[in-house]
Amino acid sequence: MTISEQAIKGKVAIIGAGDVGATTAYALMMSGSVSEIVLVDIDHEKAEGEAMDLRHGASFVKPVDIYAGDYEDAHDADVVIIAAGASQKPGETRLELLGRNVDIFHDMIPRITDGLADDAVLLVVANPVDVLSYVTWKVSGLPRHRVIGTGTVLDTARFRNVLSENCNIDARNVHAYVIGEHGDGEVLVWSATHMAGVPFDDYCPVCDLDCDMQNREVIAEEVRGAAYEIIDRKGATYYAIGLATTEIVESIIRDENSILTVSTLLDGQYGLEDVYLSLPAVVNRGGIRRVVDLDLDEREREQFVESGEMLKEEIGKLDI
Ligand SMILES: NC(=O)C1=CN([C@@H]2O[C@H](COP(=O)(O)OP(=O)(O)OC[C@H]3O[C@@H](n4cnc5c(N)ncnc54)[C@H](O)[C@@H]3O)[C@@H](O)[C@H]2O)C=CC1
Ligand SMILES: CC(=O)C(=O)O
Repeated sequence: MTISEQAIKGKVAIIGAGDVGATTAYALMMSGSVSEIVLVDIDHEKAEGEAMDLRHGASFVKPVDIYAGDYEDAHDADVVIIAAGASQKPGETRLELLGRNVDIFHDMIPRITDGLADDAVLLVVANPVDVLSYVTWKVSGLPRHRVIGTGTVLDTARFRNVLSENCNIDARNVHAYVIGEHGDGEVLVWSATHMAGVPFDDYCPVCDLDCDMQNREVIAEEVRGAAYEIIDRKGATYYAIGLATTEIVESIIRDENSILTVSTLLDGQYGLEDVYLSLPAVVNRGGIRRVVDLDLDEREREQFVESGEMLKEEIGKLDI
């Protein structure tokens, strides 16, 4: 294979060039894993400004073409990231954004999908991400495996970070998942948490640290409340979600078959269907390859089902 044949090929369209969209573009540009990024925003000048700023870093990264465009420029993308819409004000929940963002999605999704490549994957980031992923799937008419939400990939990273700091273990050796709703009902799966293969319940009693965070609820609150704490201080979250989104995009474009806690349409898991929620899933060039079943304990299962039923109720109120 020649060097030019080996060159990275992969086009990503980012709809919404605000804090999350622009930061994701930056993370993707730094990753060197895509060859083309188009930024689309209702505020075209903002998209142009972000694209110019990013392009000026061209000499520091692997070749990548970055520009501001329109919905038509998203049609030949491999992945379309949807980060457009209202974001939370301090104290506001993700679900409180629903009314405003559903209207935006009704207008935006057909513009993205009319003429979209057959194998493109839609990746929803805007909140509330689980319900908006469902809306995207419904309005687009695309197969379920090609419509994904970033779900709890960010919360899983936060959980691993908090555990890593608490236990003084490299986050790469902390294996832990957050599943369910990306929101107040998210579920930390303690029963599947382990340190390099040692179940957390066995690791904790023999740990060499004098731990002042034995209470799992304290850790859970830190993870669950992370976005509120950041938004109170700086108005928005964008660095970690930019990296989480990049991780998912890479798994799609590079056909990695990575297992990520993305939001996906359930079809009977834990008795739930017709709702988007996060579970570990194998992600590759086709989108979702399969969902991996976790052996949840009774409390985790109850929490998961409860948040799924609550989201189904929210979906039921929508005119889609
Ligand atoms: N899933 C997750 O883990 C996370 C999700 N978010 C969500 O991402 C979304 C974006 O957040 P930010 O970037 O901070 O907001 P932002 O306000 O900085 O950017 C939103 C952008 O969307 C654009 N926009 C609005 N309507 C549009 C339309 N019809 N077509 C194209 N562009 C449109 C706006 O002009 C703006 O540039 C929010 O819903 C936020 O809650 C944020 C962080 C993490
Ligand atoms: C804003 C948001 O959803 C987060 O940072 O988790």
